[in-house]
Amino acid sequence: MPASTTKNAAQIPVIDISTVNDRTASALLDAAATFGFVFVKYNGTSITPQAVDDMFDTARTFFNSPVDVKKLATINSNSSHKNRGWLSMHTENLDPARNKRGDFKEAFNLGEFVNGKADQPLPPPLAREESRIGQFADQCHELCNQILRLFARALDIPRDEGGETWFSQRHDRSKGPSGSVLRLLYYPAYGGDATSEDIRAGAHSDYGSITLLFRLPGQPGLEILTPSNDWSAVPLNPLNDKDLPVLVNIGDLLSYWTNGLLKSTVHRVVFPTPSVDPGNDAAGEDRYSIAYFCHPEDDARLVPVPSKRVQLRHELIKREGVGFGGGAGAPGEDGNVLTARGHLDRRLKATYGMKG
Ligand SMILES: O=C(O)CCC(=O)C(=O)O
Ligand SMILES: [Fe+2]
Repeated sequence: MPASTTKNAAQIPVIDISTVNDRTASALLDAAATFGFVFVKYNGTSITPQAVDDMFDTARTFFNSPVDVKKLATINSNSSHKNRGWLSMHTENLDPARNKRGDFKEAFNLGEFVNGKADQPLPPPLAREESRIGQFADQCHELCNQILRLFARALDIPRDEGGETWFSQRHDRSKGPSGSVLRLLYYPAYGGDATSEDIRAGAHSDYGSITLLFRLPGQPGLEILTPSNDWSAVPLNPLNDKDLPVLVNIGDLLSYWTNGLLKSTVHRVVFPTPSVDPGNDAAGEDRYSIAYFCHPEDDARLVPVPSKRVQLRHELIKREGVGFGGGAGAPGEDGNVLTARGHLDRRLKATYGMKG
């Protein structure tokens, strides 16, 4: 874990994907291979700033509801492994090796929608917005597939192996269930029984293919672990765009598929202090974010993609033991090819403290 803590802002590039060409594709791939994180301007995609604002309004209404309302849809992952519903404060512990108590946050996980209907119980504040939420999840999935096509293009996957559609074929939701989750997140202001040991989200890598992260102006706190093992703050709006670009990060599965060429970078959310963000003691304020964790169909096999660049990494992995993010372990270490579902179940077990 990090030897020191620095709060320099990470120099993560901002990429406009409205023009689809080789330059856009390779800029995206380079950012993902260097930082594991990249900002994407979503103008020209199916996601609108209004849709993002509406989702944040829905999230605020839900998290400000009485606990009895939220309890109507408590997460039931221990018995069903479904990873859906409301997680109360401290339920999830993203870094159990380091933190005794779970994360200082609440969340609501929405799994896949079937014909516009959630496949899980929704409490009234979310049920009222069911179709809008379903549409937003669809739009997020579409944006992920757009990004995945650009990665495949930059990796120069041969056409007879699937070419640009190598990843998106595996993220076709009509083919079967997947672990994709739209997650609303609420980090209450520092207070109550909080101690200096508490963290808003413990250090972790994400479990899926890619994650879209929507944040709000004036609500910092996300940090990434840099290759030099320091924590670096992720800015909210590096180019001061009218609308915040969406932050995209690589999850464990893309790291597996590319022999670690694309980085599943470890990140965390801290309470900001004036030293992180001078003049802004946002620790005294609530923070909201929305994440879309994009996963392939459950049966997708985590084998290296047919790309020369990825093949070249094979030797490097053998020599240097290139990591795959937050302790996921190498695929197939027990001699079997891991599937997307196998990996997800393994990670959820650790996160929720499930035994056996
Ligand atoms: O809220 C954030 O900024 C990040 C959340 C996150 O990393 C996660 O839920 O996996
Ligand atoms: Fe994350």
